Amino acid sequence: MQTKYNNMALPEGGQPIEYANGKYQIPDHPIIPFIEGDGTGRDIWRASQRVFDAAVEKAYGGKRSVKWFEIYAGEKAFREFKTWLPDDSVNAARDLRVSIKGPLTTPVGGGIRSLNVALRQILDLYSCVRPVKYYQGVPSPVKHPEKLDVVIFRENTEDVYAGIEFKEGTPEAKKLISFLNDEMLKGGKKRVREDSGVGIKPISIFGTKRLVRYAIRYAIENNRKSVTLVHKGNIQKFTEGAFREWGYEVAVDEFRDQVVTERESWILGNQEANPGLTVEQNAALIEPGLEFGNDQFRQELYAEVKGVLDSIGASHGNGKWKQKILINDRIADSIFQQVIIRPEEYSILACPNLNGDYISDACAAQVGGLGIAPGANIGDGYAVFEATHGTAPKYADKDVINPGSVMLSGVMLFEFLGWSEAAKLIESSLEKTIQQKYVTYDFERQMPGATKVKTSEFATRMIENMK
Ligand SMILES: NC(=O)C1=CN([C@@H]2O[C@H](COP(=O)(O)OP(=O)(O)OC[C@H]3O[C@@H](n4cnc5c(N)ncnc54)[C@H](OP(=O)(O)O)[C@@H]3O)[C@@H](O)[C@H]2O)C=CC1
Ligand SMILES: O=C(O)CCC(=O)C(=O)O
Ligand SMILES: [Mg+2]
Repeated sequence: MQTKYNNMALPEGGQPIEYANGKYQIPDHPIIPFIEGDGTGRDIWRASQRVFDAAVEKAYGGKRSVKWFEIYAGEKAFREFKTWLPDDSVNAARDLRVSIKGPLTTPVGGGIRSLNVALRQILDLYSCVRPVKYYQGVPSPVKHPEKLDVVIFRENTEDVYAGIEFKEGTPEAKKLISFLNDEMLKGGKKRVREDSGVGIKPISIFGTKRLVRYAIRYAIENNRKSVTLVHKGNIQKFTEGAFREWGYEVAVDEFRDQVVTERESWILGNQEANPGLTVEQNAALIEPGLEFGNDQFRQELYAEVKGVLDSIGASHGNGKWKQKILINDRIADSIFQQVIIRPEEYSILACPNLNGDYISDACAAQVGGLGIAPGANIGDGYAVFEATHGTAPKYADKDVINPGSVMLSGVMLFEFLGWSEAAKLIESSLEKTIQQKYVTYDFERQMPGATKVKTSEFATRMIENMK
């Protein structure tokens, strides 16, 4: 542990969070690094920090406190240190284990690669956890926003975010395209156009399994009813399709007693509805069109049905499967409409990186928007909490943006520390403030009769509402 990071001494009276044998040890006065963030991050952080401190003070009366420690990244780091992500900021996030950050700008097209992604990859924060639920009083574009209560687990280190991309026209892109055309695709009909930019999309067994494992563990610990693997495996068979396959593998190999797959549930359900059903009849029910398949396909299906009945008929049959966590999968385009029209059927969504990025903004919209969309990036021994949204630059330094997402990311942080009293205070005062129709512009424009307030005023009212 260093005594100074970026030339700044650690705050007095604070202690580092330790991690040993898979467990965090949380002191009463932990040092928690924060990155203010670019753009609207500045307004949001200022407001959120006041609310966090007020909640901790109210909950613990000085027995506990957070010793905040600023670390620099993004534009502020570049101004101060001429580098976008100083090594010392990463060192502090690593040494102090649990931090919170505002959004950081990533230019589109050229320029620096995402600092947000870099931090996740350097600290191996493999699971991006984004809960989406409805808070009473929040305006929403759908009729029943309260029916959506999902937690998105997004793989956070690979997929197209690996950053392995080659710009069109560069020697690297030309070399890769020649390799593909002249060797890998030689003799076939497929070719990559010479004037292409090329990106690589790695999805590994290791990365997939640890993410899905994390999501299933969460489902078990939090009494969730299902885990849905969200993929585009019909088109990208060996990346997204493999994510689906490895997701099921980890579920049945490591959580056999606690889970049932959707296909298993059909087989067991068919058998229970009609105990006289033959294996062949059951197979025909789970695979419409089976009669048109070839013999090998039919035999595989029969083996699947028999395998399920033989292996888990006793442990999961007689309706017991209904008490298990359902593991199913949905193709990514389909899930976007499913969460709108059948939100109550989904609980945990486990996604490769890009699908998780897209679906988290979309789900957030359903319960009120990006102003109320928290998140956390979690690895083994490290965590960085951050909102789902970005820097919303057009509102920077105007003191108007909704600080709700970072505040709710703080709720996640305090729950993570085991400081649930502080977490509850923040969550309930946020909900109360919204119900008083005292809201920032994003909610006010959808809420007749609401008072439009500044970011800072919203925070002040929240603190008053804690009293
Ligand atoms: N983790 C991170 O740090 C992330 C960083 N980014 C980066 O942020 C930059 C800007 O990205 P952009 O695509 O504009 O996406 P943003 O999420 O920053 O903003 C898009 C729109 O969402 C709404 N919004 C976002 N945050 C809030 C909030 N707190 N309260 C109310 N409304 C909000 C605003 O809508 P409206 O205009 O309707 O008011 C805003 O214009 C990019 O450089 C991007 O790479 C993006 C996502 C995550
Ligand atoms: O890193 C970025 O700029 C964007 C990241 C993003 O959209 C996300 O994490 O949801
Ligand atoms: Mg995003």
